[in-house]
Amino acid sequence: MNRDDTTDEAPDTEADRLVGASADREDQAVEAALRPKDLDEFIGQEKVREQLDLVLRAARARGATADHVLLSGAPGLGKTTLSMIIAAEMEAPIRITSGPAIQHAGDLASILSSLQEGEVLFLDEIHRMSRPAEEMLYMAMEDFRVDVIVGKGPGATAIPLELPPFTLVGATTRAGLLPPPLRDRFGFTAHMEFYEPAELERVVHRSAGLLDVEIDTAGAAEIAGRSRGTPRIANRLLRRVRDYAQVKADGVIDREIARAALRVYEVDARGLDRLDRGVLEALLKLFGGGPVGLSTLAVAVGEERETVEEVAEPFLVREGLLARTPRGRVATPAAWAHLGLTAPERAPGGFAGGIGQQDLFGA
Ligand SMILES: Nc1ncnc2c1ncn2[C@@H]1O[C@H](COP(=O)(O)OP(=O)(O)OP(=O)(O)O)[C@@H](O)[C@H]1O
Repeated sequence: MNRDDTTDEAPDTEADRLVGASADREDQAVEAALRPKDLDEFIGQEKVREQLDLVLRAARARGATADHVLLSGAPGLGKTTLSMIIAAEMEAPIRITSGPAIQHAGDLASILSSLQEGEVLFLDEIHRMSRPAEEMLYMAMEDFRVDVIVGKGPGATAIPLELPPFTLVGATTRAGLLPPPLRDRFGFTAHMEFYEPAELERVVHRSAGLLDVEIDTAGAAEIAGRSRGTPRIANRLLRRVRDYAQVKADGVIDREIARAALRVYEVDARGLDRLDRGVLEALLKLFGGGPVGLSTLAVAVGEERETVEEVAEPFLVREGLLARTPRGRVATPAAWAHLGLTAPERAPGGFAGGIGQQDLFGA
């Protein structure tokens, strides 16, 4: 790979990437059609499904509103989908909002006061709510009541407002950032894990069926293996491979078509894209595998520090290809193997004696 290309064209943000986990505009447009509608259709996350099923069944049997639910996990793992399933299973309407949209306690008060009995309120990115709104939420969750402040200064008065019972479904990518009083008010907390390749294969098959795309088992496995444990990425790669299959072949996706398509889109056999590989290549070829400081590494790849640290590194660390150490970034033996290079024999910091580039795209 030509590093200059990486410098000029590599995406700057997670949202620009084909393998980014956040939803882009196209995802938002098509995801509604691909969302599982009930717990039976929801693939994987067996423990979460089993536990949630019990919580919801018990609430239904009691004729009560379900307990508040906190869903934590990385973007694209199905938190919004699960919140919709909770509403569907409870035969309740759902209102969707997010922490950043609620900056004032008044914003929250107006949403809460317009909820119907039993309604599900989905609050995405709940860790990004303002502090006054958060404090109002404590009382609403526990007592189904809020104090609406009328007036300003010494003349301000608090008017208590009763709320109908509702179910709050909070979603966060960072459960650790939630203040304990908020976390404690959820009756059920579920942590969503990255999906296994076999589960993503089922996601790909299911979505292909809904999109009316013909795909065989090997083609689905190929896409699943490059989807970074994330259904949203699996669905996005499926759409890109479908495009390729339509234009270059007869529309049917098999292993060869999936590989050829993902080679065009530069997503390799482990789900790394150009940015990821640029970082790894610089680390291995220029710095002998490290340790090297983040700033130096970023300059070498021609990216901002933040892009390397926040966009590329999390997946490389998760995959066991790169380690962050107090002395700097270090490549693991798996990184050398992945790029088909041989680690230098001498002490770290020397130049790598690289031999032959392996075919990362699995031709
Ligand atoms: N278990 C699953 N089975 C099948 N499809 C799934 C599953 N989980 C997620 N998906 C699909 O992945 C896409 C993304 O899911 P969803 O929007 O629920 O993720 P999210 O965790 O809420 O993401 P974000 O944190 O960005 O809001 C949806 O189109 C959905 O169809």
